[in-house]
Amino acid sequence: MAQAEDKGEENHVLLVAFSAQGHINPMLRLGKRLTAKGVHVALATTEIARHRILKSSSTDAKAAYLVAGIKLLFFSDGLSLDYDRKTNLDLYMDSLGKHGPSNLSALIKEHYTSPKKLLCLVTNPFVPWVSDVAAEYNIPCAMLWIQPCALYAIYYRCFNKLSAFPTLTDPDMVVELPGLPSMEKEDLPSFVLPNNPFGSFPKLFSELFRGMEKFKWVLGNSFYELEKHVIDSMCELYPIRPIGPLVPPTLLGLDQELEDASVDMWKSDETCIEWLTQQPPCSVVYVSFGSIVVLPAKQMEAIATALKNAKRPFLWVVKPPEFPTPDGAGQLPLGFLEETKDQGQVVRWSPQTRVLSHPAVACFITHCGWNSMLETICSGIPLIAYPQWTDQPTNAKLIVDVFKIGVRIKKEVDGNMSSEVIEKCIEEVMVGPMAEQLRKTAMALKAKARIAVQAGGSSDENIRLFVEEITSDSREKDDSPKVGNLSHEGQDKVRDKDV
Ligand SMILES: O=c1ccn([C@@H]2O[C@H](COP(=O)(O)OP(=O)(O)O)[C@@H](O)[C@H]2O)c(=O)[nH]1
Ligand SMILES: O=C(O)c1ccc(O[C@@H]2O[C@H](CO)[C@@H](O)[C@H](O)[C@H]2O)cc1
Repeated sequence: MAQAEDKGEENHVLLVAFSAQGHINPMLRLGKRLTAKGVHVALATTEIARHRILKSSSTDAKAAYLVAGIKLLFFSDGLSLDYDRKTNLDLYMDSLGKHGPSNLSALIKEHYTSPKKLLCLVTNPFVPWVSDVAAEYNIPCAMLWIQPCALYAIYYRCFNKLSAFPTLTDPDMVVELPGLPSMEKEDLPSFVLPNNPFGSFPKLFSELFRGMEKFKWVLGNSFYELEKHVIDSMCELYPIRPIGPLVPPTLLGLDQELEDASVDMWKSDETCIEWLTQQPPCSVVYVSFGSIVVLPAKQMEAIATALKNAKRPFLWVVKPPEFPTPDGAGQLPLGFLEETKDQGQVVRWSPQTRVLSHPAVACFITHCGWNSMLETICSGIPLIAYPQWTDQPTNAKLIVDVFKIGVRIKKEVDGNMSSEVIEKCIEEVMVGPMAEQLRKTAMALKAKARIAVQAGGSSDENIRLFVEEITSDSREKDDSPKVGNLSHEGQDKVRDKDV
């Protein structure tokens, strides 16, 4: 019997996630770390996720309801399953915000005899209204921030008007924030720029960051040693406790944990692993733009030309657009597959974490989604950044100027990338004067990530603290936000273990 259904058990936590693979999986991995500390966990998300999980034939029906002991529960976002959510993102977010709260509330009533048995609800940033449902049942609420802590700090300061950000009259201003390098407009998250086309996100984030007192804890999918300056900069405002990286245990050297807690929304093509095994060590350029980005035809052509001219083995994930358009967006140039059949492989969806940790892979051309970045950091390889929207421009800035593990493809004046620049970036990270240092820095970060999640590491300690607090004081009605990142002495102890 699944834990959340065993209505007699105490110490339940309900995680609530937006229905994207890169949002659900870090939540599930947090869930697994909580279960390891004796808490019963279930995860609720919207019906579209169940539909996608079941459609991915790599997942059997059972796995759509139970993952590593975590029961999955589903509620409606108010839209039909075949609705094009990606093209109508604002309408989708509005519908979710309108229907989500009552549907989630009904789900809680149905699955928990006494909702007060829930110690805590944990939400993530695209479904911040979960805190209102928690308040309805008088249950404390936590947020798992699933992007870098840097983004948390930027949004907090932006939406609380604590710092100046670009406006229509001053679109090019440089932003200076504590704990972060100076940021130009191409380094900022697209949602804070005056030309951002998705109105629903500034609205959502503005409400979220101006009402942070609804969250008693803010946990971050990052680790202290990766983002210490910006994490420290938030201590006096609204602290974030890093508990990550929430990636598969195999990437963290946690060999005792055999089972990953994750779902697949697309079936991965395993043949690329066999192909990788035939390639020389540290030779392959891996290219992927994640689950949602669809590149215009011109940019697809630029990548194709660069890969051909680089004359290095490549593995390129070209995910067919869910709703194809006649302009060729997201599609390979004609003849490319034939021309490169002896040089590279193209797959529709890869087993990415196995790819990144494969010894044949040398570097990753990425859209800079945070899950992809954490997986790369934990694999110790350098990145080539080509960010598109949301957190990705800032993630690219972090890669180059803070973590120092990669280079960024500079856009041309028309906003596109040229094949020559991509090719130059590939050479830079493979053999250029910076290549060795980039690899060394990447390997050092990988080692730090592993230490953070091991018993007694900074992230493990933060999880321990969180569990201690939700289990001991949820009944004490102490509503103050929990300011303890791991205490500074604690952080120092962990820092002493730095590699
Ligand atoms: O071919 C692929 C491409 C991506 N992913 C996974 O999809 C997630 C993408 O999340 P991310 O935050 O990087 O980007 P998003 O897709 O949300 O933009 C990551 O965990 C990747 O490992 C995968 O398994 N196979
Ligand atoms: O399916 C959607 O509509 C969808 C999927 C993913 C989205 O955001 C991604 O989230 C990652 C974690 O926050 C982030 O790092 C990545 O850059 C985003 O693409 C949004 C909508």
